[in-house]
Amino acid sequence: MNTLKIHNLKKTYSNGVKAIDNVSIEIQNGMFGLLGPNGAGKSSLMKTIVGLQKPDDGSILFNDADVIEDSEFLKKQLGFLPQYFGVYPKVSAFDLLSHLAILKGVLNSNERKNQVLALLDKVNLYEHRKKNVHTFSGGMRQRFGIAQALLGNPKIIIVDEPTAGLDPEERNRFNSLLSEIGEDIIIILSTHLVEDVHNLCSKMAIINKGNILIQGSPTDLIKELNGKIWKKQIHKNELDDFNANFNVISSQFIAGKMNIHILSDTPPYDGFEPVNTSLEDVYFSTLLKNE
Ligand SMILES: Nc1ncnc2c1ncn2[C@@H]1O[C@H](COP(=O)(O)OP(=O)(O)OP(=O)(O)O)[C@@H](O)[C@H]1O
Repeated sequence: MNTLKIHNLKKTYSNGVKAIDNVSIEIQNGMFGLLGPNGAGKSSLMKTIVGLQKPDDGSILFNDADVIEDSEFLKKQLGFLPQYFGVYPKVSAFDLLSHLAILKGVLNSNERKNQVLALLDKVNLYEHRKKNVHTFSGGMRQRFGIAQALLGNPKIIIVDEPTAGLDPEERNRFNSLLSEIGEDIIIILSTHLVEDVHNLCSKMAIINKGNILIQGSPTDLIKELNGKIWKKQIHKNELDDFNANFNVISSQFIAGKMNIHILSDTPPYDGFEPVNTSLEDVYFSTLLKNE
């Protein structure tokens, strides 16, 4: 079992933004979703874990080794798919992956070739192995990104907003690839897509303004909120009134009608119906409670 323990982690940028504000989480094998809106601090946390930037305070232990002191230790066991993978050079998928494999320490040429071909096959790019990566579609690039993150058999993989910009089919393909990678390593998925966390992750945390607001299994977090979410169809002109009188956690147009969800421990008056709580309700009510 691999364990990543983050304790009282803090990072303030030189412009005064507290991007990580006393974060503590413990993550074990399986897929962990780090969910938060834009600017919540997800990338800052990911970059700090992978050693691209130093925190101001706090500790990060991977399998009990201090990775802030010894960032090389984690790098050998870690695969990272950043939000922006950077420039895609005019070289073939096979050549680029082989080059990255050398950087990752896969020095034996036979072993490297076998690993590179197996990974290209795993991410469904084998038939495109001779094509230049700069000609790849967004989905193919992300799958190539996963292949490079898997080089050297890492024990922990971090993927930062991996499905941003992918169409639904490519997103599904990418997500099923992630879920196939297996339960015997840690995969941290940083995203603002509640649905991806719901479909893929056994554990999760919600982050905003650099703080972890809630953590647990999606099923448990949904259970805790059962019986507290209510829905009503309203006219769009009534939204301000409802916002003033209720804890409206979300409002959405469905077939031309405005549907609102509110948070209330007791049944509200005025024609509200109980809702089967979803992870989206957990997400929005957590953000609202911590505004
Ligand atoms: N290098 C930096 N210097 C100064 N401020 C930064 C820097 N990087 C991020 N920030 C700020 O820190 C906060 C957290 O940003 P971060 O990119 O970690 O959030 P995020 O949750 O990954 O957001 P997104 O989903 O938009 O990428 C934001 O207010 C952002 O503007």
